[in-house]
Amino acid sequence: MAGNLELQGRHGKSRVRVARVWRRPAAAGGDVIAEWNVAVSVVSDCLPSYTSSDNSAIVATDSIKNTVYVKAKECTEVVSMEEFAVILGRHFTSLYPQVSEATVTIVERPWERVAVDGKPHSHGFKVGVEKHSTEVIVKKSGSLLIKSGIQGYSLLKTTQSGFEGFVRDRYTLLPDTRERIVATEVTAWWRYPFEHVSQLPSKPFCFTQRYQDVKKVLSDTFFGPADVGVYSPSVQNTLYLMGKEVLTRFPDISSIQLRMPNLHFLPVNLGSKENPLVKFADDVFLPTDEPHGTIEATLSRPMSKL
Ligand SMILES: O=c1[nH]c(=O)c2[nH]c(=O)[nH]c2[nH]1
Repeated sequence: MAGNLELQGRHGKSRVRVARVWRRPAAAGGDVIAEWNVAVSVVSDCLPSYTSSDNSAIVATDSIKNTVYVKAKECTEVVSMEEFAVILGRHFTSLYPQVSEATVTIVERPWERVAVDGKPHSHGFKVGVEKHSTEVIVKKSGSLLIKSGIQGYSLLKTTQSGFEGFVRDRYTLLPDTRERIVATEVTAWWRYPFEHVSQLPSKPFCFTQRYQDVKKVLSDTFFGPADVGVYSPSVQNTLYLMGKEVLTRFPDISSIQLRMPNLHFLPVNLGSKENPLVKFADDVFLPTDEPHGTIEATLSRPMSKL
């Protein structure tokens, strides 16, 4: 309490950019690089700094920033973003008595190893598109919440999509169709069931591998088999099947939130009856994301048994 007012504050540092290289001989797969954009925010008992000029309990945001680099240096073995976020969260909540909770958010710049003449390069990378992120909340008690996600995952099918049987009233112009392009930019966040630092898997479970697995399941479900695909009756149904498949395949994921905007490809018809300049035959489209449909859902297991 500050006087008769409730005060809840938090502070930290955002956009802390760090790149960590782990050196390995070419025979062992070559160098590994991670480039991370880190945000740390702590809940800290430093009330007097808000209500008076007493800063004695503040862990300076500059020190928080420095700590990111110190911890990156100390990670002599390759770590995943999720593990690094836990390391940071545990650090702040255990070193400082006044810090009760830390939230660490990391977005990765997707550097991907290049191949030259079909051979993975030992130290060459190019930047990919979709981004892996994580948000970790650590409390002083060791209680934990770990989420990972993907952003900017753009997927499109030229066919095997339709939309029909929806509400038809005086506001409806959209015709039923069983033939359209469906395109989206998936944002997904999934939650791991580890609720205490003591439950964290020691080694072989690898968050980075799980990210790749989830990404593959999302796109395989979206597209269907390579030759024939799979029919999508709506973005809603495809979203549901994608989330369900992730939860079915990975017992160590307890819930998944999916956001899949419907990025429209509008049929192009130009001209008039007398002068049909361009008549649409499932071939020429006007792509637009303004406006776009917004479709999102969260799927979870009632209770995860792990
Ligand atoms: O897959 C779709 N879901 C909708 O809810 C919707 N609404 C719309 O106009 N087109 C579509 N497509």
